[in-house]
Order: sequence, then structure tokens, then C-alpha cells
Amino acid sequence: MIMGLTGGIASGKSTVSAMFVNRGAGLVDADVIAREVMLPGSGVLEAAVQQFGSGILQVDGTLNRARLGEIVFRDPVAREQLNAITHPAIRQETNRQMHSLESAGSALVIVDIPLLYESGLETMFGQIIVVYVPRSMQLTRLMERNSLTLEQAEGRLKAQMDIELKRRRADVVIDNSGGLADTERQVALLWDRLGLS
Ligand SMILES: CC(C)(COP(=O)(O)OP(=O)(O)OC[C@H]1O[C@@H](n2cnc3c(N)ncnc32)[C@H](O)[C@@H]1O)[C@@H](O)C(=O)NCCC(=O)NCCS
Ligand SMILES: Nc1ncnc2c1ncn2[C@@H]1O[C@H](COP(=O)(O)OP(=O)(O)OP(=O)(O)O)[C@@H](O)[C@H]1O
Repeated sequence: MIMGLTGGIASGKSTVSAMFVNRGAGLVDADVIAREVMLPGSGVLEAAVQQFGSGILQVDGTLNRARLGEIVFRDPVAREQLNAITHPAIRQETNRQMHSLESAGSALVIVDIPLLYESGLETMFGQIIVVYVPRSMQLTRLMERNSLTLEQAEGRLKAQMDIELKRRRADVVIDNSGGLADTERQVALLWDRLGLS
């Protein structure tokens, strides 16, 4: 079985994905794939440099993520341009990995895609899990984890669909606003309900 997993930025997707992996699920992580398709020498990185200039590179030729983030999280047009350059490659590799894990015999494959709804990828999955925390908690966790100002954190939130909308669209909601033990309990419950125990 393959399930999509999404949520808002810093809502806890990686935390919840790790809980599924600990129980034996396979994981495809679109954020990891997004990094891989932008390694030095890739056509995707080359296209990004053509679009945004060599200022987005570090001296060693790797992507300066903070610099590109500064550009795209404050400018919707630039963000759309980056999405157009990166998303086809990310989507293709995500598809490849999830089917390869399923063929290899994973009883459950979790596919963590931050922009699942924004990119209209619902049809790839029979069931979608949304990892939910209220917007105010997204902001505080994001500011703390990434050492961002409130303004920078709000810029990143504005780049995504509102988390309440995602919650309403979900097939399954995991509420990650309590402690980790409470989240783990919800994961255990879902694991049982899916007949995976
Ligand atoms: C802009 C970049 C360089 C910033 O890198 P940085 O290391 O600061 O952040 P990281 O990649 O870890 O992403 C953190 C979170 O930001 C959010 N985010 C990233 N890209 C986008 C985007 N284009 N639009 C909206 N939110 C985004 C996601 O929630 C993601 O989980 C990087 O996010 C990127 O290359 N984005 C384009 C590819 C993409 O869309 N990735 C996310 C979905 S697969
Ligand atoms: N239940 C929780 N209680 C307290 N802190 C938490 C909880 N779950 C996650 N966190 C913390 O909140 C932050 C965001 O969590 P995580 O990195 O899992 O989110 P994410 O949705 O994967 O983020 P991104 O969208 O940036 O990929 C992290 O610093 C994490 O340690």
C-alpha cells in the first residue's frame, strides 16, 4: 500500500514519517529528492543558475540554499519559476522510488511531499495523511528550528496552502500539536487500522 503524507512547513512531516519508518514502512522523501536533483552537474541546477544567476551558488559550486530561499520565499513569480524548473524531475524520481519500494515488498510506503496539494498530486495516492498543527505552532516551530525571524517564517507559510484547508482535504489527520507520545499513539492506531500489526 502506498500513502501520500503532507502537511504544512514545520508541521512535523519528517517526525511522523520517522515513526512510520520505525515500524517498518518504506519512505520516499520529496525534500531529499529535491536536494539530489540539484547537485552540482545536474541539468536542474544548471537551469536554476540560468534563471537566477550564479549568485545562488557557493564558491564550491553547490547550491546556496539560504540565498535561493531568500529569493523564492519573498517573490511568488520567482517561486513559480523555480517550481517549473525543479518539480518535473522531483515528481519523476518520487514516482520511481515509490514503485520500486512497493515492488521490493514494503507493506506500507509513505511518500512525504510537502507540496502535494499545491502541486495537484492527489491523484497519485489512494489515501493521503495530513500532519496537522495550528498555524501559530507552525510559525513558532519553524522560527526555532531554522532560526528565522517572524517575517521570514511568515513568508514561507504564505508560499503554501493554508494548513486548515489541507486538514479538510485529508483522508487521515495526524494531529502533532501535543507531545511526541501523543503523535506516536495516533501513528500506532493508524498502523493497526491498516492491518499492518
Ligand atoms: C528554496 C530552497 C533552495 C530552500 O532550501 P532550504 O534548505 O532552506 O529548505 P528545504 O529544502 O529544507 O525546504 C523546507 C520546506 O520549505 C518548503 N518549500 C520548499 N520549496 C518550496 C516551494 N517551492 N514552495 C513552497 N514551499 C516550499 C517545504 O515545506 C519544505 O519542506 C529549496 O526548498 C528548494 O530547492 N525548493 C524547490 C523545490 C521544492 O519545491 N521543494 C519542496 C517540495 S518537493
Ligand atoms: N510533537 C512535537 N512536539 C514538539 N516539537 C515537535 C513535535 N513534532 C515536531 N517537532 C519539532 O518541530 C520542528 C518541525 O518538525 P519536522 O522537521 O518534523 O517538520 P516538517 O513538517 O518535516 O518540516 P519541513 O516542512 O520543513 O520539512 C522540528 O524542530 C521538530 O523537532
